[in-house]
Amino acid sequence: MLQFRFIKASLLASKILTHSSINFCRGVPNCKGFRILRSQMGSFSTSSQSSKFLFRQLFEKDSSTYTYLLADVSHPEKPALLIDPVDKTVERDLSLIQELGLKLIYAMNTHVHADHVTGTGLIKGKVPGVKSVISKASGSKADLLVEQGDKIYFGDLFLEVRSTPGHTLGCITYVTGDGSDQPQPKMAFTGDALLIRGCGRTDFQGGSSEQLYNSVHSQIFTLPKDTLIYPAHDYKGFSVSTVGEETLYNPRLTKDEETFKNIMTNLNLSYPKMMDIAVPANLVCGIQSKA
Ligand SMILES: N[C@@H](CCC(=O)N[C@@H](CSS)C(=O)NCC(=O)O)C(=O)O
Repeated sequence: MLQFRFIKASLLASKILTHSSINFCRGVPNCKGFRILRSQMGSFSTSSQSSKFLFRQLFEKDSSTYTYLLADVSHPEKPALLIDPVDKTVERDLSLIQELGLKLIYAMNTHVHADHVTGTGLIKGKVPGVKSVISKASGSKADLLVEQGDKIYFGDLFLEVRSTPGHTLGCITYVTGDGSDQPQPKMAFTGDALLIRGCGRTDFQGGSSEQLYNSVHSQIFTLPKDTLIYPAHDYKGFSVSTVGEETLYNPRLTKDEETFKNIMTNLNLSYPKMMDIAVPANLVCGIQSKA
């Protein structure tokens, strides 16, 4: 299997030479093959993150959802990705991408959202070549189904996939890469696994408070304390936190596991209004005919 994955990665790497577009690796430690190819192309850059990394946090007010735009602007093609785009704000996001001269290559989801329809399918219909990304464990259709440890490259920057189930079975967190040429401090796009001073509910879509507790403690709270936390939602007006802050002040996840489970059992939240529409649509990345 590993060998198959390596071959797949190598085929993609050879595409980079002709299109200098995307690279996605799985099971290839540090993706060294890609790095060598990029050096041969003369596009590898060691410039500091401030001059090469573009980041925007975007908001959709009806569902209080954050969408994130990331790009490597020192790369000749300015490859970009969106995390958790919302159908209602696709036009805004694509206009911004066009204004900034970026090339969108991935439309990614942290999980199958229950409260809004992802913009992924619409984006694929409007921007040829964009690949949809979600976890394999989500059971969704997408171009790339990712798992723990996968690295998703955009130019010379990359995101690493961490499996953080509990809010849903297939939740993942995307973490910026290791290395001095990657954004510092690190950034973690936690979806609904970890919210600022909160966390995702665990009462549907295969949710489990036990699993969520373990996911956050093993996959997010183990990141460096200054890692920036960027969640998929905020209902109180917060925009960013850090691992250090959440390990000290998160009112749910600082508790012991039994207390946490008790809190989650007694949240008494009503089901998201859009749930019956959103979940089936999001299982095919937002549009039935364009996964
Ligand atoms: N009222 C909203 C849904 C609010 C909600 O349930 N949010 C979810 C994330 S979206 S599935 C959640 O996990 N909230 C945790 C919390 O503590 O609030 C609607 O009707 O859409």
